[in-house]
Amino acid sequence: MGSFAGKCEIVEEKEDRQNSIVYSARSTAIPYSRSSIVDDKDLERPVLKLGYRGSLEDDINQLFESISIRTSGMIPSYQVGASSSSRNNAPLQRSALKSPANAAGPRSPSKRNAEPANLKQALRDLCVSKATETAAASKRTPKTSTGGSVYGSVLVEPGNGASKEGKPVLVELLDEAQRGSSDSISQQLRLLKIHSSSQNSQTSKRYCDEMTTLNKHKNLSFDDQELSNEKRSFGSSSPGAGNNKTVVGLKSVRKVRLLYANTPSSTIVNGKRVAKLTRTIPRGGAKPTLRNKGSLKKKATNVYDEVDGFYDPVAKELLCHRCHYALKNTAAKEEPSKDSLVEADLEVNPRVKEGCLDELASDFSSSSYESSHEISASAVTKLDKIRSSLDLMNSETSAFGKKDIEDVSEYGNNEIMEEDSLLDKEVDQKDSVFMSEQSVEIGSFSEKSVVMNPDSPPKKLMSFEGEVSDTTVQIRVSEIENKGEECIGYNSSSTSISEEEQEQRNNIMTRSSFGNRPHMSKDVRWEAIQHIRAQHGLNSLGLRHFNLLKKLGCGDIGTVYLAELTGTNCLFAIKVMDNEFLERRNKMSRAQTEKDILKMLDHPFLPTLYSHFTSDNLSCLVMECCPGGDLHVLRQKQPGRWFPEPAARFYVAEVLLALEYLHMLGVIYRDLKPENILVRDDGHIMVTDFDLSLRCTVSPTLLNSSSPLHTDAMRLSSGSRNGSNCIEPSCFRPKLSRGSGTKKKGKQHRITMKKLKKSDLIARFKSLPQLVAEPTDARSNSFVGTHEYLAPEIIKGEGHGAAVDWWTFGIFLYELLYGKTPFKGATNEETIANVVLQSLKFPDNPNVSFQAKDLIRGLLVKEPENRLGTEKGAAEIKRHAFFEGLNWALIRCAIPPELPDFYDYGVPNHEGKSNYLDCKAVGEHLEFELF
Ligand SMILES: Nc1ncnc2c1ncn2[C@@H]1O[C@H](COP(=O)(O)OP(=O)(O)OP(=O)(O)O)[C@@H](O)[C@H]1O
Repeated sequence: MGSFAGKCEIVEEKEDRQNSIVYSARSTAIPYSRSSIVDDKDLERPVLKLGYRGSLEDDINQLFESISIRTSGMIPSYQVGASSSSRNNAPLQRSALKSPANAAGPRSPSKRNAEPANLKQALRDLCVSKATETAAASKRTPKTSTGGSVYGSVLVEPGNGASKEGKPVLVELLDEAQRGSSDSISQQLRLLKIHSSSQNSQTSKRYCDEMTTLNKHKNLSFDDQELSNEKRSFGSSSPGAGNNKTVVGLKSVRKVRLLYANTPSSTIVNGKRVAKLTRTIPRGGAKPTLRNKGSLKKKATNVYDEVDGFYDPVAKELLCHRCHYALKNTAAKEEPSKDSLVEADLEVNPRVKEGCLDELASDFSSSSYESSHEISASAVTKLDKIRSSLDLMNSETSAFGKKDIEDVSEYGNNEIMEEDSLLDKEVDQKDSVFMSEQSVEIGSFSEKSVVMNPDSPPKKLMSFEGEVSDTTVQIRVSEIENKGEECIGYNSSSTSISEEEQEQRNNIMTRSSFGNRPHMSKDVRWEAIQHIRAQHGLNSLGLRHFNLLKKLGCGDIGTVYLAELTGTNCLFAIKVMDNEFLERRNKMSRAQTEKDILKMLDHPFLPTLYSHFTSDNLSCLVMECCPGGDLHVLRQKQPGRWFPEPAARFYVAEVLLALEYLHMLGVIYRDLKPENILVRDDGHIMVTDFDLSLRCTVSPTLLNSSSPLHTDAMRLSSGSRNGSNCIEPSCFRPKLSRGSGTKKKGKQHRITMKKLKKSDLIARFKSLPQLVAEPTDARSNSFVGTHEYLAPEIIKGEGHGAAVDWWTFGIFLYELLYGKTPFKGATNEETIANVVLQSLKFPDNPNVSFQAKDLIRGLLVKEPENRLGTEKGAAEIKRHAFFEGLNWALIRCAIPPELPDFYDYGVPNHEGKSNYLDCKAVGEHLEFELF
């Protein structure tokens, strides 16, 4: 990561190995520097065993399929599922009783068995709460003045029993944001009607003409609003800026001439390497703004209900329509022994034990149960959480297809495929649409929404596995180029693509669109890029489609620009790397590592890679942009140059979640420092810079305790299965008594416990099995990191593993709290010596809590085997008293300590003056300075 003054990286490069450590420009720029050290051994020979196999999902599946059980007495989820197959025949028991075996039933669309899917989801939910994903997604979606936008337009050829077979129907996919635009809605309804009654290719032509007119009209106001909407400015103290100067001044002339359109990539002009870019889209001209359509009313019914009904008509009757928690009529049916059921449930869902029960334990400790012998309402809520989690997990595992349907329901279906599929598979897919109920209104986007043909009978969406049946119609859409210029959008070609391609697209659709990044489905940046691809071809996206607004920073392997996708108001950070330069400096593998890791990531505190392309020997990574600078800069702005403890806790907590996620993916980060923690516009953080990371295998393990309290704890939690965490007052919550399990009117939110000791409870919850997905076996001998952050084992060359990240995490927390790192010496050598030899000391000022110091002490243990986090990873650290009371699942919805200043996106101002990066037009080319 590029750094601000004083923040430097040291890189031991392959080409310079004979000279021992070679310091990068940043390290030499400053007398005393904090630098990343890289011995490229890892980068040179891939350490990856598990490997990146095309998708995050594959990796996660791999992780879970390789789970080992360390202790006896623990029944793996799949065994539970198998052993409880007898229960599978009880369809009414939609709850914890549903075993994974049920999931692998005939309805499962996946060829994979359902058990890994269950575990995978458990892992995913471990760090990312499903409930908060939606909230975060909407938070992260840029608020444009346009409101909604087009997700895709498709020309549909209904088949498979459709009454109007052969009639093409053009369908425009819209989002909901423009609900208020009644004119637009009616206009589009009219348009759609026209198309559905048309029978020839003139339909799409006519439609497109009309839509173009409509959009032209709409774009007028859109642009006006856009201007007023974009008045924020990037922090003047952008770390990139300072860093750039340093790097440029000291690195061996890294001014790169970027050339587009068959010109050589690097040209030296006046000793500077500059980029030359041929633009196909005129800058400053009329913006081919994304079409924005009015959104339409959301349908009340949702897929979940249907599925629920499919499983259990009784449960459906009792379904809470707010939380979708299906309540069982327990009185009406015979239940197996509560204890055994709960045991099975908990075995299936270690997350419940791990997360919720811990919280419950702490709730107990703070409640007044000792006097009243009653569990507090908040504890009941936790129990409800467990219960809902169990239900969720079981419903997910019992019906893979159902999970997908829920995803679609939650995040919106009928949307254009997400970008990651393109990244992973190198296959560009324009759009995929699930056709569903005919009766729903157009544009009810988060439901089954697309009207295919008004004359055709209602369609019911039942599965996502790509089957075409009486009840499911799945539309494949191919690119416009295949069909001439009749339509500006997409047209259907379900019959024009090969079976193989279709299968591939099926896979992409089910895995990627709804599996990998469902929460990103409404990100206007995704659709903006899709739109460009639709207009210019699948693999057409290149630098020429972006207006470079500002250089954000310059690092060891590339330069990062703030860029606007031309014709939209979508901003990105584009990292531009000159392959020639990287090859010459043996840094290609670092760039590749970074790209590979970025492609895998899907986490709120990690960057999203929207696209990547190589053009004229330039590798470009299109990422989301963080306008708030980095934590190093932010810390410098604090009084005393240290963060108050609550702020530090917030930042380190988010970083911890990011590290946890990385470790679960088999990525050891190795370069944690404030400079690499960027601040998003919403004040939350984003961990960046993965070129020094180590990829490795990870073996998720389920740790169990054979505590005798285990059964009691499970009995306690059994009550949770019959309620929900719904806040809807009408949502039925039975009151559970420990002894009888009966419910009593008027006491729905309380669980009575008799003489239960606090210590017993805590012991019980601690005894619950725990999922550990820490790459404990990873080993590397590289000399990688930043001096002040180097772990002792790296310095000693003893070989290191994931524990180095927990060491750096300790240094990081120390620095945020004290404004300096604990082992810093006058020189880098001294610093390194201090790391190994000096004991940890805490300054008297500022005053830091005992809990914070205790956590730092645990993390900064010099022997990695005794270090906090080494054995169980982030789970261990998250339980530390320093984080007590922190709601991990909702932290990304929490209010951050501070918001970045308003920033200037660099769009043209009202006078028509451009704020674009200064580029020189030379004939057809644009030249700009790369380094
Ligand atoms: N997504 C982003 N949003 C805003 N600024 C960014 C973003 N990514 C990078 N930057 C800025 O660009 C600078 C260089 O980026 P980065 O550190 O990724 O480059 P690098 O070549 O990998 O550096 P390093 O030498 O540390 O590996 C950073 O200091 C940061 O200020």
